Amino acid sequence: MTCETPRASESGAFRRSRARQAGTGDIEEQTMSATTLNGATSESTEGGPDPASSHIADLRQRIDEIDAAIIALWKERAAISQEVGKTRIASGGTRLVLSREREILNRFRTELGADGTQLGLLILRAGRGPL
Ligand SMILES: C=C(O[C@@H]1C=C(C(=O)O)C=C[C@H]1O)C(=O)O
Repeated sequence: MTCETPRASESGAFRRSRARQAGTGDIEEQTMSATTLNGATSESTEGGPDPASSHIADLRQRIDEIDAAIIALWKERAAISQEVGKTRIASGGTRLVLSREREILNRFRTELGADGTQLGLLILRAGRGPL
């Protein structure tokens, strides 16, 4: 007998199912299924880690690496941006250059859409520090 592994998209600590009750219309109920902490199914019959669980663990490791890189780059960018601002002010310039900020926001919007604009605004704000 083959043991089918649920797709990652189907596994989760909570599975949603819809039930219809006479006279009350649709109600939504959540049922808890047997899952591990990472939301995949529990161990296979051989006792080793479930293939979905180990795939999710691998993917999460990469997510953690990416998050660490984003955080490091965020901090580095903010520090550089503040240094540019201080250098410009020291030479009689302005702290901000809105035309340059507009260029940056356009790039984020072109690549990522409306969320890109929001992300770009947050990134620019991080570099400003207290105004
Ligand atoms: C860093 C600069 O100074 C400010 C900060 C910017 C940024 O964080 O990207 C962009 C424009 C300026 O408002 C710059 O002029 O390049």
